Amino acid sequence: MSRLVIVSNRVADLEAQVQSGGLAVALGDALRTVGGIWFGWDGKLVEEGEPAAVSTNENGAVTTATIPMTERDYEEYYLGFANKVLWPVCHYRLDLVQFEPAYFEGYKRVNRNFATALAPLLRPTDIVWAHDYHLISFASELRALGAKQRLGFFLHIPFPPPELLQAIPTHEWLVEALFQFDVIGFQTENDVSNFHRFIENHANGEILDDDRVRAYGRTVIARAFPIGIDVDEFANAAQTPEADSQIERLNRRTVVRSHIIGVDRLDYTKGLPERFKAFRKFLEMHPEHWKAVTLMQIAPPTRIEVEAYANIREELEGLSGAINGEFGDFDWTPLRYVHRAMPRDTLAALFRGSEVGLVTPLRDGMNLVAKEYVAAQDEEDPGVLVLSKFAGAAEELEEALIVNPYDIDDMANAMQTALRMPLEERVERHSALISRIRAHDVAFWRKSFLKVLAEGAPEVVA
Ligand SMILES: O=P(O)(O)OC[C@H]1O[C@H](O[C@H]2O[C@H](CO)[C@@H](O)[C@H](O)[C@H]2O)[C@H](O)[C@@H](O)[C@@H]1O
Ligand SMILES: O=c1ccn([C@@H]2O[C@H](COP(=O)(O)OP(=O)(O)O)[C@@H](O)[C@H]2O)c(=O)[nH]1
Repeated sequence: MSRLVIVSNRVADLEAQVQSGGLAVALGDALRTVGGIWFGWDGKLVEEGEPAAVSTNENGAVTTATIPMTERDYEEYYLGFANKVLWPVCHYRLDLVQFEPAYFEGYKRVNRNFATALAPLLRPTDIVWAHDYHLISFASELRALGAKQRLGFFLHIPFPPPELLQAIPTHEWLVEALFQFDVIGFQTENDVSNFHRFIENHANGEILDDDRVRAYGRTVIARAFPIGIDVDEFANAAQTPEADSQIERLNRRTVVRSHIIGVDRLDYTKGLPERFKAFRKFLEMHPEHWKAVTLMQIAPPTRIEVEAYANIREELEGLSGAINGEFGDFDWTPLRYVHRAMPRDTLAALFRGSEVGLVTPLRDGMNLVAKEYVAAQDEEDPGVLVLSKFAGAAEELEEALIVNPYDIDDMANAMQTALRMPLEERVERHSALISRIRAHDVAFWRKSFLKVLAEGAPEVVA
């Protein structure tokens, strides 16, 4: 029987309640079910020259195998190439790219270190599934060490249009390296189409039938596998006695009747300043909601060493202060802004207690919060999801109120429409959304990907 080996930059603490990244949440949910190895960075930094020994830890059916990285690796590979080059380019923000040749060298080095550390742990029948933009060249490094296993890759963030990808000086090398995987998964059809355009127009490649793509002397499978959530786990977390008491606390000692909620890492891709401006516009347009509506924004810190992230924090704090100063009163804080991570069961309760969920990124691979908000609702009296057309989730969740996050008036109007939506329409939209989220949950995602990856391997894992 093939064993599943997952590789990602970050390996989640499987026991922790607080996870503020969709990749860790989804892989935790996926692996707990089938078991296997989860290999990656342990989150620690060591001195240059110290041996990077692999530490293992058993957690039920999952063995985590982790290595540290050096300060230099962290600077060049993680903060540098991954988060100052690939992340902004893939999220259509060429204005924020800071390319340095050393970043690229660091990226190649860490991918090689990961492959070198993992190779001795691999069995010939293993199926290896690498995740996200940190590990584009991982398969080519593993192949260079002689690996013959089936190797899969899933990109959690958008694949940009070729016109943007070409801004990375080493983009050709990266795409060629990607072809050392056997299966390449994307979140949406839009990502697949961007990838196809690059292959046809810039890599001299061919798009074949059955999701196959040929370039650089290899034929690989490339298709969309939209990621999902563990619906029951999240829905149940929203209905415990603890959740009820949290919802009661949310409503206690306040004149507020309706809650709007947003939950996002404090990332410039999440469209938070635009969201705050839209809330201000909504208050200006609808004085009848003063003292009756609150926006709660939970925005845990992320990648704080990167300048663009420090700037966005400053901008948001200025905006939330200005909105509360202008509209707030001794008995009403219109905008509650929390700059730290919350446990997922608290989020589930807050989602259930909020009439509107705002998910309005300027660009996002998928956005699991959108699916979690829907899963947490009371199906007999559900809240309304306001969703950006630029979140990957919008390809599936078309019954949400779809907005353009660059259009402040459009978002302000959607807040009003959501708060005024009759029960019948809310139930209708929610029921369509929850059936789709249920059908395409995290288990479906894992099984569909592994089924394709395992073709040709000894036995299917999923
Ligand atoms: O590891 P960090 O640098 O702290 O960042 C957290 C994670 O952010 C990104 O998440 C993405 O994956 C989600 C699940 O597929 C998806 O819904 C979301 O749209 C993506 O942005 C990143 O891709 C992960 O690698 C990071 O661990
Ligand atoms: O304070 C927080 C904020 C977020 N999350 C979780 O982190 C994930 C965020 O994933 P998403 O795909 O929405 O965005 P990403 O952060 O991966 O870009 C979701 O499962 C959230 O429930 C959390 O546990 N606590």
